Amino acid sequence: MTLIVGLTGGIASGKSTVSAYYRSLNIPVIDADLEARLAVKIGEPAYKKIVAHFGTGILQSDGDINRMRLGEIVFSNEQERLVLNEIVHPDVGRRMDEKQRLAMENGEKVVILDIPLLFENKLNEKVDKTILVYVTEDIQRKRLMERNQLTFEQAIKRIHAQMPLEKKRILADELIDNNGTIAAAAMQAKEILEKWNVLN
Ligand SMILES: CC(C)(COP(=O)(O)OP(=O)(O)OC[C@H]1O[C@@H](n2cnc3c(N)ncnc32)[C@H](O)[C@@H]1O)[C@@H](O)C(=O)NCCC(=O)NCCS
Ligand SMILES: Nc1ncnc2c1ncn2[C@@H]1O[C@H](COP(=O)(O)OP(=O)(O)OP(=O)(O)O)[C@@H](O)[C@H]1O
Repeated sequence: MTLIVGLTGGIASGKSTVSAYYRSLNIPVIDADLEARLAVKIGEPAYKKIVAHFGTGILQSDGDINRMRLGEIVFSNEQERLVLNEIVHPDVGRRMDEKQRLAMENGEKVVILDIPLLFENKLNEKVDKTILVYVTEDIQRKRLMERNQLTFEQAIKRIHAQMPLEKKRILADELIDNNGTIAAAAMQAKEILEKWNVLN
């Protein structure tokens, strides 16, 4: 039996940081953001649909999608975000299901699915357990502004394009407080898997 764990949080709350720690323990992690990037590469079905809807103005000179420009559109306009989600999410789901299937076939004790929109898209119903990485909105905004070189307003728009972390906290099985150091978050991440008895 493989325990399927959904790891989520708000934008820039620290999911990738916790995922990197799990990977360092040789635990398989399937990353929805990475699969979403692969699904929109030149020539992929979702790429064509995105260009057909959003126009060639969202492309770089090399033909790749200009993610900053597409982000500006979809994080300022919910309708456009929903269109993008409808184009990309089914392909991301198929890619992740396939990787999960392989991990289960491999007899892994646990697989971590790193999915930012786990609760928004009701994917919590498809996993055995959920972990939420949370931070205060102040820290979240500061880390996001710094990492993505965003203004205060741009960061707020991205944060508010997701279900509030306070609401996600109620839904999650386990919480990782990432307001402190990365080492403190890693310690909590380890304790959760120990509690579920899936660490080697
Ligand atoms: C809008 C895009 C082009 C911006 O790209 P960018 O490189 O700036 O950001 P990146 O993909 O690394 O995402 C960063 C974070 O933004 C948040 N985010 C991304 N897409 C969405 C969305 N549709 N709704 C809410 N939050 C989102 C997530 O927390 C994610 O971890 C890109 O995020 C995208 O194509 N999004 C649609 C696909 C999607 O929903 N991905 C999320 C996981 S399936
Ligand atoms: N405990 C911490 N202390 C200081 N900086 C941190 C901590 N945890 C994460 N960070 C930094 O905050 C930023 C956001 O973290 P990370 O990329 O892990 O978030 P995420 O939830 O995966 O984001 P996204 O939803 O955008 O994919 C990164 O620049 C990361 O290095």
